[in-house]
Amino acid sequence: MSIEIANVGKRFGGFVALDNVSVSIPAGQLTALLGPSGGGKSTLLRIIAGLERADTGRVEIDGVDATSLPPQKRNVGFVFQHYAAFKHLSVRRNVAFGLEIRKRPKAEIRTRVDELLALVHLEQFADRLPSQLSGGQRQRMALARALAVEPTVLLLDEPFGALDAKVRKELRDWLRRLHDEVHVTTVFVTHDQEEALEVSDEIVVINEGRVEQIGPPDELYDRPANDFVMRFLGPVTQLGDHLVRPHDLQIHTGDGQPAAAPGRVTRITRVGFEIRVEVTTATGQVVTVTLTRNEFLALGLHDNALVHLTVAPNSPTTIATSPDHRSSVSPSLAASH
Ligand SMILES: Nc1ncnc2c1ncn2[C@@H]1O[C@H](COP(=O)(O)OP(=O)(O)OP(=O)(O)O)[C@@H](O)[C@H]1O
Repeated sequence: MSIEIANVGKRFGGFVALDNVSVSIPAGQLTALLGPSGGGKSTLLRIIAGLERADTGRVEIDGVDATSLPPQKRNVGFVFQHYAAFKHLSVRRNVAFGLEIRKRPKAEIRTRVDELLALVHLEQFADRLPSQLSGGQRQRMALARALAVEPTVLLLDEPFGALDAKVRKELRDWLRRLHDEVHVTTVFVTHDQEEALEVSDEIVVINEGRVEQIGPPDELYDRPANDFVMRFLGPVTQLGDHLVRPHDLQIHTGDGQPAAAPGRVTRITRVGFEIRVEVTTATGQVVTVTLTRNEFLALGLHDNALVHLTVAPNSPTTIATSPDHRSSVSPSLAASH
């Protein structure tokens, strides 16, 4: 079921949390709301869920104006970061809960819950209590519970946020596979650009209450609309007045590079599988280039070597406006917190 968000605005006192936001979410897709903390992602998700009312604008779910509908009339399922399970009920009963309060026949409930437990790979844990599950298993139970009532829309607010990196990664692969099987229109909030790039069909980048760009992961990565998106989706360095990704820079050791920027190698650092080379250009700019180990060895680089830098053909670049305080923390660092 598609979701249309048109010109939605939301204030908390004098603070503008959402500023005239419009987004079309096509049916059956997995869409990420991505952006830094405090940008308005959760507020937008809560407005879609009906847990928060927009001050202005309109929300349509499956062509129906849902702007003033209460959450229970929207047929949405949601899962939050710290999922509250019924502690005294078994996994099976937790998943069955929504069906039981809808007074569905017992046999139907049993079949449906069995299907769902199989879908989230929790069959063997059906009779355990939530406290006897791992964090990742609990989140899968939460997803099964949200899916039980066959929502037309599934909303996930940092569903894997509280889990460790390895489990997060497993769950995000699993969410992608689950979505490919079930095809329910899904919107999930994340501040982790890798999670968004890896899992989603489409990404909505939200910052300071505004949409910066909407598009499939490749498009955002290869054609960032602006500085902010460029910085937020991956590491960047500046050469002249352009922002560019450190792995899209080429280092030349010979002469005869007319369009290249000359400089000297001022630092070489090995970081796992890549080599980070810092080049200080003739204008005093410090530029970071990342190379694979083989590229590095082929160039025979050493401290103080005279080199020239070029941007690899067809690489995304944006014009750097003033240094961006909003994204001064590298997203990969921010994401690991
Ligand atoms: N009920 C509220 N009352 C006052 N301010 C609020 C309320 N809910 C959210 N805000 C503010 O609105 C802004 C957007 O919050 P929101 O939770 O949507 O951001 P977010 O992008 O989801 O961030 P995070 O990733 O940290 O959850 C924040 O500055 C937040 O403090």
